[in-house]
Amino acid sequence: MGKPPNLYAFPGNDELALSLRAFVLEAQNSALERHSVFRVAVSGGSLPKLLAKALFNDDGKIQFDKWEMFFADERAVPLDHEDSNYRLVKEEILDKIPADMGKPTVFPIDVKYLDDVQEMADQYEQTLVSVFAARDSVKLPMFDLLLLGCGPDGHTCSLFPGSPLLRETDAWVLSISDSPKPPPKRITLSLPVASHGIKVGFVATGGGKKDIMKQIFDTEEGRQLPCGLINMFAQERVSWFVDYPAIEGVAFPSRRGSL
Ligand SMILES: O=C1O[C@H](COP(=O)(O)O)[C@@H](O)[C@H](O)[C@H]1O
Repeated sequence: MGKPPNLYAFPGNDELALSLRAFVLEAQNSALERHSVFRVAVSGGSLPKLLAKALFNDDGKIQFDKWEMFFADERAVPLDHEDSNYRLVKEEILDKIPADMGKPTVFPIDVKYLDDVQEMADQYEQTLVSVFAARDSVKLPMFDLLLLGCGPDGHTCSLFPGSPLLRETDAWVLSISDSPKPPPKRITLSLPVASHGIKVGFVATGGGKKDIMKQIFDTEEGRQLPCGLINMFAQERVSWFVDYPAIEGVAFPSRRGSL
């Protein structure tokens, strides 16, 4: 039995962003020592805005030119569509990177496959294969960092509670055509890939998350939800960054303050 996930709680977004920054920097620096590149998968939803708050600071420590950015999940829509996770990340982060911070290499979905979401997932998996190594020599791609959100139903990436996709053990990237949350067509990293990162960071803020946080951390059913399963598989490699309203009433022992 490994150690439980880390849970860091803060009074507000300013404090949370500072701690998230320390976490990302630590992941970046250890990745750069290991292999001169920082491979990070990001989510959409509420994450990009908070991540932007964490990243932009003029101390020169974020080395965007060494970053390879992937999407933990993506909606099958054009890249400039209001539902696109790429668009969100572009508007919140990529477009705001000052010229002297360098530019990440970004891996969006191939919009050629908008009408065939399974093909889109297969192509995105091929992208991971070409970056991480041949599919048959690497059982699972290992991101240096996965930055994930937690929906009010406990979903993460586009892995929804009760979905048969949660049973996938082989594919790295999966398609979904009937997402309970619109838009219906999406691709997502599989549970084994999302749990396999060197570090996994969840960000959840606001009182709208407190019921699901309580379930995930304090109940057996919650541990079977997608976020709970990542906690179970990745254990102490997981760190949650939450604000006090999101964690109100959660009994799981939380560490307050910075990393
Ligand atoms: O649909 C999605 O939702 C999750 C959670 O979003 P949040 O706004 O509750 O943080 C997000 O992580 C995922 O990337 C997105 O496609």
